Amino acid sequence: MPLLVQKFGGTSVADSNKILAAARRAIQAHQRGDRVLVVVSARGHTTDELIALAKEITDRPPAREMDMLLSTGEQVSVALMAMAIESLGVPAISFTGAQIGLVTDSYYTKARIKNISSDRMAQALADGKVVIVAGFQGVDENYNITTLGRGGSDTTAVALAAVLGAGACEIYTDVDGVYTTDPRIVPEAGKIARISYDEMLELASLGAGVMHSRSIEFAKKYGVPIHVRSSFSDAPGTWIVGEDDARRLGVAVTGAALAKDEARITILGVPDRPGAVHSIFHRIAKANLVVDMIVQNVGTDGETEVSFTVAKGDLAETLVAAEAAARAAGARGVTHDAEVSKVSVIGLGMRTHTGVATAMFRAIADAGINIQMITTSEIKISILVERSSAVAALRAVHRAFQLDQVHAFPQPDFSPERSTTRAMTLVPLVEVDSGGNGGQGGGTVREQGMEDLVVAGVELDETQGRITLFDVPDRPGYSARVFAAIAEAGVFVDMIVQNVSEDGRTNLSFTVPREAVARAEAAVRPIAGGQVSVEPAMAKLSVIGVGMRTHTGVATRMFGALADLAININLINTSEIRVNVGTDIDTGKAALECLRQAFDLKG
Ligand SMILES: Nc1ncnc2c1ncn2[C@@H]1O[C@H](COP(=O)(O)OP(=O)(O)O)[C@@H](O)[C@H]1O
Ligand SMILES: N[C@@H](CC(=O)OP(=O)(O)O)C(=O)O
Repeated sequence: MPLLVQKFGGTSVADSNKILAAARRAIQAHQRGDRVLVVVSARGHTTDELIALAKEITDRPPAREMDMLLSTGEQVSVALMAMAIESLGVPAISFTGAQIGLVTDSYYTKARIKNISSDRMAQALADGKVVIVAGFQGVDENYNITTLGRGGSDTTAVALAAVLGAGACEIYTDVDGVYTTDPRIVPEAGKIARISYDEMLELASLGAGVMHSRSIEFAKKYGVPIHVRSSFSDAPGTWIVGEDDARRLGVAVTGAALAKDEARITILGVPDRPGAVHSIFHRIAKANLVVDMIVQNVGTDGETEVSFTVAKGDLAETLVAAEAAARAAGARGVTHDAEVSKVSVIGLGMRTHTGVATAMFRAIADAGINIQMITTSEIKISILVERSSAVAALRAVHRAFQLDQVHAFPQPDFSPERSTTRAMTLVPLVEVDSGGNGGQGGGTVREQGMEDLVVAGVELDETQGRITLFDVPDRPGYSARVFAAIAEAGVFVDMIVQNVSEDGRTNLSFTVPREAVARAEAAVRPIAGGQVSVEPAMAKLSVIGVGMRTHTGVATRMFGALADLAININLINTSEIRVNVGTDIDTGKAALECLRQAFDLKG
């Protein structure tokens, strides 16, 4: 009998009528012949209210007690949902995270799932019951209650779908799918019919609150098709699936996102030598802070600058770690800006389309907005702007890529039965104890930790060269002009790195195919006011996988391995699915080998 997982978010269980409506949906699926497992979040704004309550008592509630408190929100919902389903004549049973053996590590308020025992759920499903599980919560090995971080019920739902081998995981929410950007901010946003895991991973981590990014990591690892849809209508929603199922020809940009509450930290005057960057991020990672948008540009006079962003709420804690790290690394100092936002565009089509950067920078320039920092990866471009211009920047970009016209590119409906979406082959598929219960999928997942980092590979690219424009003016429109000139010369740009400016001037680096370096140089010379440096060949090393950003240690491990070999890093950019660095061309092969070892990959 097929198994369906349905997750109802806080907005979908806010009051008793909504709970009854959600119950009817579960019953419908049950009556169609599916085994049904429902995951629910706390009602409405309960989690926010519980946080406020704790803050009334103390400014610094102990994290363990915070999780004890927050988990109650979901416990209320599961009980009410079970009552609702029973009242409509269908047997149902509710479980807390502890009761289904959802075991996590002990990082309160941001715990990661280690394993889940499916016996009890499988038995209840086999008995014909609708099973209701509290999202967002688990227990550590000592039975302390933990929570998975805000929005974590999505992760519970997809993890359960993976463990139990569900055909799909439905996420019911207050929008009828994933939109080209947050429809609350840009009402003309359009609904996307299908989106790939990687695109959704980037969108979610870049600010699209509709899905918890860790849930997409799970879905990608285990090949779980996700259907995001409305609790209040039967309209088909958005399928989040593997690349082959999602691909749309002719479209470069799939969506745009805004992360409004960001803070930027810059470490000034970092000695431009092997190991310096590593020592900085090592300290920050030890504090378990999630660092985003790391940008390091080519150094001058033996010094370089490294900038990164963190969630604004983490600024104070990160500054403490960053200042200690800067002192230890012999850097000149630390600056920060708490009033910045990140605007990003994402799309698989960027791998093959030129001119996306140009169009984005042009749109921002035309809106009269200055770009403070730039970082790119294969399928995304992110820029940092001042917070007061952020919404205008997002709208400008959304318009520039005609994302409001998404309905003009219809995609056929998706059916999980015909899907080519599969688990990543490197992930041992969920191993189940044979001593279970008659092939109902019982047993215990025997992986190290279901949410452990997955590094799919390391890559060396020796086909590119690098151009750096030094001392460029930090004003609206400059980068648009540079990349327009390069696009006109027909050159495909890969990495773009622009760090935050000191004294109104900054450096802008980018990489292009080796054979196009001379053409690109000729194109930008007339625009560059200051010095232009050209590296005709460079090595680009990438660590690729799932969970690159949420696992704080990846970049650190990469930088550390290179530092051990005394390989200097010239350029850095990061994304949710990869960390890229540029090094001198003659170090490429040794660097590749040492990264393979550092990440336990075979050659
Ligand atoms: N790209 C996007 N597409 C759809 N919704 C988005 C997007 N980006 C942000 N959102 C926001 O996410 C909200 C749904 O997430 P959330 O409030 O966490 O719901 P739930 O309580 O169901 O988990 C939507 O109301 C929408 O405003
Ligand atoms: N209740 C938790 C977990 C969650 O996922 O909620 P929602 O599904 O409403 O985003 C939170 O508010 O963070």
